[in-house]
Amino acid sequence: MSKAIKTLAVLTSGGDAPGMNAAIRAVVRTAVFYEKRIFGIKRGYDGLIEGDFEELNSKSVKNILNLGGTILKSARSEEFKTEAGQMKAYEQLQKHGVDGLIVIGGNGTFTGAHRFFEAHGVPVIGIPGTIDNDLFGTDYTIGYDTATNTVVDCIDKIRDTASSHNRLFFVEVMGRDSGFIAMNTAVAIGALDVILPEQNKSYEDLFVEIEKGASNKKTSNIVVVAEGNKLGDSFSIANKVREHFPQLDTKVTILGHLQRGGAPSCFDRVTASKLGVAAVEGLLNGRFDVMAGMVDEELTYTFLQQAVMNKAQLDPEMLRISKILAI
Ligand SMILES: Nc1ncnc2c1ncn2[C@@H]1O[C@H](COP(=O)(O)OP(=O)(O)O)[C@@H](O)[C@H]1O
Ligand SMILES: O=P(O)(O)OC[C@H]1O[C@](O)(COP(=O)(O)O)[C@@H](O)[C@@H]1O
Ligand SMILES: [Mg+2]
Repeated sequence: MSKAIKTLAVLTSGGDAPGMNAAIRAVVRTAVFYEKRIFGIKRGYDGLIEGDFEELNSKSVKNILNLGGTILKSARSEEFKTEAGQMKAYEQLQKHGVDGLIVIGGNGTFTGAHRFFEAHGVPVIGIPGTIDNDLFGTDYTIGYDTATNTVVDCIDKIRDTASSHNRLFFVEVMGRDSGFIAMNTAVAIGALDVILPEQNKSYEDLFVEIEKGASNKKTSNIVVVAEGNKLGDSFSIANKVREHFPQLDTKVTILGHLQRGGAPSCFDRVTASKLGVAAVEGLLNGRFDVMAGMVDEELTYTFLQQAVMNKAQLDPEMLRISKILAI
């Protein structure tokens, strides 16, 4: 274990995700366990550039394990994408004597962290925290489990009213470029169909599924729409469907940011705790420029660049299962 690293810092970046606080807690307590100093950096890379640092101890992270959001706050920083911004960030780390950085975030955060490591050689390690689950090198990103449970809970409620009125609902879920939330919740709520960013679905394909649902005399039909899909936003999709099936009573619900809030599930808390410990121990053992992740229940370290570039792939079997069960 490296004695060279004496002072660590942790930040959260990109979209917040339930379980980020559990990861912060694990990072801070593990650092304290190994007798290292630990700073919390506020507002992601913006706070890093501006020197918004606060020294933390084990008591600073009491009673946050169960909280959604992130006590460190998060940001999307345009300045960190520039060389000048990265230089300012490096100078802040030097000023505070930080010799190891832990970033909790998603693919954008890791892209920035890898560039930072290449430009300034700062030992950096990532913890996957995003509801999108779009990183290679971990089966689950922190926040994904809670977000999908929230979506299922919401769609179950929509189903009640949809059935009472014999309606067709398009429910839009998050996932900027990734269909994980949509695909898994579609199976979990028994969707008629799902529209994913990873697919080249046509309106004709969609109309065939809706026709099937209508001819089977179902009392309610729900199509789960991933936000980043190629057909369009859920309102324009619903309008096209109304033109084609004017007899159907068609509604749209966009679940939006409520998917990112709420207390983290047990699974997200446990994953965050494991990965928080693994990130600090990884850094202290000389593992830099990598993300700590869980694959088949095993702790793994994957290079940040690979975690981003290889992108987690949807299981095509899920689409097949969804289709079989929608008859
Ligand atoms: N190419 C890049 N170079 C430097 N920083 C980047 C780059 N891409 C993203 N980032 C930083 O990471 C932040 C978070 O990325 P974003 O995509 O918004 O969220 P997430 O990390 O959750 O995917 C961005 O606001 C930016 O500061
Ligand atoms: O909160 P914002 O800035 O509107 O961003 C919305 C995006 O953030 C997410 O919730 C999470 O994405 P990231 O983890 O990549 O930030 C996406 O699903 C969604 O497209
Ligand atoms: Mg992302």
